[in-house]
Amino acid sequence: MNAVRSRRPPTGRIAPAPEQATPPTPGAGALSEREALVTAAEAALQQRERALEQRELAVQTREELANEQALRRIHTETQLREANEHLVLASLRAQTKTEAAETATAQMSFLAEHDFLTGLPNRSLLLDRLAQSITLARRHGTKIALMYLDLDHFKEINDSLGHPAGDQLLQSTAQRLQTCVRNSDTVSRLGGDEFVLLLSDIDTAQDTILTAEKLIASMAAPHAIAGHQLHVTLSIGISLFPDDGQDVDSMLKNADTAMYHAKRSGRNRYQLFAPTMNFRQAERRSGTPSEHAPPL
Ligand SMILES: Nc1nc2c(ncn2[C@@H]2O[C@H](COP(=O)(O)OP(=O)(O)OP(=O)(O)O)[C@@H](O)[C@H]2O)c(=O)[nH]1
Repeated sequence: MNAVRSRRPPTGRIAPAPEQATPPTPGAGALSEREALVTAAEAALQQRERALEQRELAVQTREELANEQALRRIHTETQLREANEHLVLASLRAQTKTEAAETATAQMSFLAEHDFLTGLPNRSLLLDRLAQSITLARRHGTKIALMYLDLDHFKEINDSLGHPAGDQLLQSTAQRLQTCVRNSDTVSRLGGDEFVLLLSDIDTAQDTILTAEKLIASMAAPHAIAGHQLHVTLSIGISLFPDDGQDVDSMLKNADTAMYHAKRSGRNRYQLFAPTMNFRQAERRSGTPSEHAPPL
């Protein structure tokens, strides 16, 4: 007998059961279907979550954009407001500068035409007005008068009380002279103690005489200056247009000549110009008496 190797396990030992693939159970199809359903549900859930995330991202982006735009708008508004404030400030500064320049120009033109001590029109403005008055008087056939005034012995006031007291007396005199004429007339100061009055549109020489008397009378009351009661008088020379002069120079020269004669005749008086006085004027300039001069 052939020895046959038995495949049986040795006696007394139980052989383990060979491994086998698990046989399909009866509910396996349904399970995989459920798993598929779960997977699909999970996928849908994930998709929804992704969509949600995207929506949130979109909302967030929109909000950020809106915030950014709002910030940009605020920034732009702030810039506009600041620019506007700068403009307002700049225009205020420009306006202030323009006003200051206008004031300075007005002051300069006032100073150019007025006497700094009394504020009266100066020689330049007087000559201007005299030229205009002559033109008008020539056109309308009217008369004008020029009165040349000089304080008597004014130098003594300066010498005894000082220049500042003399200045105050000149200012006080200027005020009094202005009260004696109409607003349309001109009271000017040529310099020193010399004043010239321009009376426009007078009817007769008599009008001028009345004004001259008024001027002399206005100086009768003393001037209270530096603790003193100062008495000062005036000498006045008068020339008329068209009788005594036809232009600015001859009017002024003849009024000055008449004033010189008022001084020579004793001061504190007025003198109408007369053609014979020109001999005396020549004498005054040369310092020697004229042989042809008629008696004063
Ligand atoms: N206080 C003062 N004095 C001035 C000014 N300008 C000129 N004077 C002085 O005025 C004086 C003028 O004197 P005059 O007119 O020559 O002589 P007066 O003493 O008035 O004598 P008569 O004119 O001959 O009566 C001079 O002493 C000048 O120095 C001024 O602005 N202020």
